[in-house]
Amino acid sequence: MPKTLEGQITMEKTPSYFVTKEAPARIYAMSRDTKLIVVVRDPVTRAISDYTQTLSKKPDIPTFQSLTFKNRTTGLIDTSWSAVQIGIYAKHLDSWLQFFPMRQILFVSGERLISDPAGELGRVQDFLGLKRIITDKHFYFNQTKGFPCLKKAEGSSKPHCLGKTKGRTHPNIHPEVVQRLRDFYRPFNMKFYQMTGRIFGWEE
Ligand SMILES: Nc1ncnc2c1ncn2[C@@H]1O[C@H](COP(=O)(O)OS(=O)(=O)O)[C@@H](OP(=O)(O)O)[C@H]1O
Repeated sequence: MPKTLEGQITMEKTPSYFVTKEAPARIYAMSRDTKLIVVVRDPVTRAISDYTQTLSKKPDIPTFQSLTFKNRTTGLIDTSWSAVQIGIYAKHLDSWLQFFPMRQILFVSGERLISDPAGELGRVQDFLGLKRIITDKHFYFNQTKGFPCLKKAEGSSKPHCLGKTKGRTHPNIHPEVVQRLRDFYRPFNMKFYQMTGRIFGWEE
């Protein structure tokens, strides 16, 4: 990481850090003051989104259902499948809390990032000790894309939406499979709400 000068913030984004066992110790060794920001969404939708992304690159992979279960008859979930494993947020957070206090970690709601991007970014700016520069007036909802977009891209007068790889249509998953996953995640989600002090509302 480059050295940060007075008045600067150095940022780096790597989604896999949150679920990488060695990452907390390594980051702590580099700089124990590091602030950590993690975007989390309903782990069931996250798993389907993860699968959709893989499917777009490898169309021949097995169905979502066959990857989810170790045993379809007993309904035993395959927790070694990364799409399932990553959504056990409470477990991953435990590893980070061995090194960093909760006050240095911010969890951003992926759902609110879509329904209220300015509100969620308000929390990010506060967490980073920044003035709330980014507000509602920077976003508009793009009906075609189905997501909020920036009114102006940086250095341009044109609006900017995220690319085609964000917001892919998810395949239909059998409601029973979804329900089984919901049941699987419920206790982990409850633990995660307790740990973070925020109810993300994934059970509704
Ligand atoms: N503004 C806006 N525009 C488009 N997409 C948005 C936006 N805000 C959040 N999202 C959600 O971002 C999801 C993809 O992000 P990822 O973190 O999975 O991307 S990646 O892993 O870094 O490729 C993507 O998930 P999918 O819908 O499953 O594709 C979106 O739901």
